[in-house]
Amino acid sequence: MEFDDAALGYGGTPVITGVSGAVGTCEALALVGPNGSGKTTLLRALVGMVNIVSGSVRVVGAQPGHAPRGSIAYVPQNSDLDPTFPVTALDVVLMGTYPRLGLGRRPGRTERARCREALNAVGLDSMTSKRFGSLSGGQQQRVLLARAIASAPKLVLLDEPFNGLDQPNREALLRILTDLKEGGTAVVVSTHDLVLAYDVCEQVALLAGRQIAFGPREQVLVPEYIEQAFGAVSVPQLLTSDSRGLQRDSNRSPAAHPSGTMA
Ligand SMILES: Nc1ncnc2c1ncn2[C@@H]1O[C@H](COP(=O)(O)OP(=O)(O)OP(=O)(O)O)[C@@H](O)[C@H]1O
Repeated sequence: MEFDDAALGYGGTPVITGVSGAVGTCEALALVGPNGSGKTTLLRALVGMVNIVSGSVRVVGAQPGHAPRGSIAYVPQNSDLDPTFPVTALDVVLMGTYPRLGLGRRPGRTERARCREALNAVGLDSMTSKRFGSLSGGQQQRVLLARAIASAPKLVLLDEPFNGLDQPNREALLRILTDLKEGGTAVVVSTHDLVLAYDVCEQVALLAGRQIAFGPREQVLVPEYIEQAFGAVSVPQLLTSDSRGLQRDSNRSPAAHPSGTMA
């Protein structure tokens, strides 16, 4: 995945500018920034849902919207499914296999087994036959994540996946993301949570309607850039929310370019 001075927007006017950076396979990228900073817009750009006003974006070796079928799985912030729709959790996960099967082919025994494995991976094997609409918000998002895993993508995009999750579910999701990376899948996660971003993602793009910095986490998640994105008042609070990597690395001098060019 590569961005070269990309400006992204919904019409001709960009809502985020100056995005430059690259992410390899088996790596995770965190999109971090305050409300309205452009995190969801950048995710949508990767699946061809918003305009690339200038610059360029390449994803899975193609222009956004032209990647091979089934190679990218997008897990939106809110379910894109009508909760009154009478489908089970397994039915929803099976939908993840349709793009690779192609038109007119129905999932068979192999696909059903893969989907059950995916539900197992997100800890919902006991919910297979439950109606999707009857599940909690957090459970619904895990079903959507299982749908993404079942599609065996090269890239998974997750919009605020940690929102509203309790501690056990956060830990389960962290494990799933690590497994995805180890299995060769690149991951992009949007989040407000700097500590989670640091824990899960090797690369970070810090956004505030423009790119503040894009590069290795220890070079991007430093006070200077965090302050530019979130404002001065926020920095001490954000940095003291955890004393692990962020605290330690925040004392190092920043090396990532604000322009976002990776070393
Ligand atoms: N469909 C749309 N049409 C026009 N402008 C939009 C649309 N969706 C979002 N925007 C604008 O784009 C900007 C970035 O929004 P975006 O949803 O990408 O931010 P975000 O960082 O994901 O925010 P949040 O953390 O609140 O989810 C905002 O100014 C928003 O108003």
